[in-house]
Amino acid sequence: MAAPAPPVRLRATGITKKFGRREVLSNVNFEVRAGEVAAVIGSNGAGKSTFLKICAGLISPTSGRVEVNGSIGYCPQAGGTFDFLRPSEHFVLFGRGDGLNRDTALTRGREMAAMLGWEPEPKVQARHLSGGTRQKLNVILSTLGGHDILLLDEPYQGFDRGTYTDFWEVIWRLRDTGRTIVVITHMLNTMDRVDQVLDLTPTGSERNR
Ligand SMILES: Nc1ncnc2c1ncn2[C@@H]1O[C@H](COP(=O)(O)OP(=O)(O)OP(=O)(O)O)[C@@H](O)[C@H]1O
Repeated sequence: MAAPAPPVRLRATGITKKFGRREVLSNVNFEVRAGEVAAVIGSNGAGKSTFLKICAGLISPTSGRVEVNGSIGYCPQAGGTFDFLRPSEHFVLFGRGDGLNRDTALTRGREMAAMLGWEPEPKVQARHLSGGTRQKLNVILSTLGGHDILLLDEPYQGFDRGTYTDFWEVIWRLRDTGRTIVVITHMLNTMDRVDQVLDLTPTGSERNR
């Protein structure tokens, strides 16, 4: 007898989003289960970030609904870190927000950093990190809480080749532990390893809106 399908963690039904009179998303349907990785693709301006923000509950759709079964970690495309805080201070701040104690937050942050080939220097503030390193910090912060669902908006911007490979290794590991990962990506070479692809490119392809 076939094993029962893992539970649906995130279901978006009939998502439409208008900014003013402009429709950015039109009746998008999407469902992702525990232990699955989904890639969200589409041309610039297709509405990928908008869709992820709707899934994260950060903005409302004009119509449609999102059902979430589990906790969410969200990694924004940009920002998400504080100039004058050190990486360890970020780990504690975000970890505490996720209900971790200080030591656990620091340990998890450092472990995740090591998985991305990074050993944070204790005294360097975020504003002095390189763009790619700052993005590593951004990714780490979204994973600290051990959430069931990770929503990652082009998380690897500025990563060098080695870090990019490490990043996907982390994703596969998380998938193996039953997490659900939704990642916006432009990297087509990873598509054959993900469980599903949601292409938001508008039909009739009005690209680069
Ligand atoms: N708050 C807003 N108000 C008005 N328009 C917005 C708002 N947020 C996004 N848009 C518009 O919605 C469209 C989709 O934006 P979005 O950032 O979701 O696209 P994307 O697919 O993530 O693009 P990219 O690949 O360039 O990151 C864009 O034309 C953008 O200008």
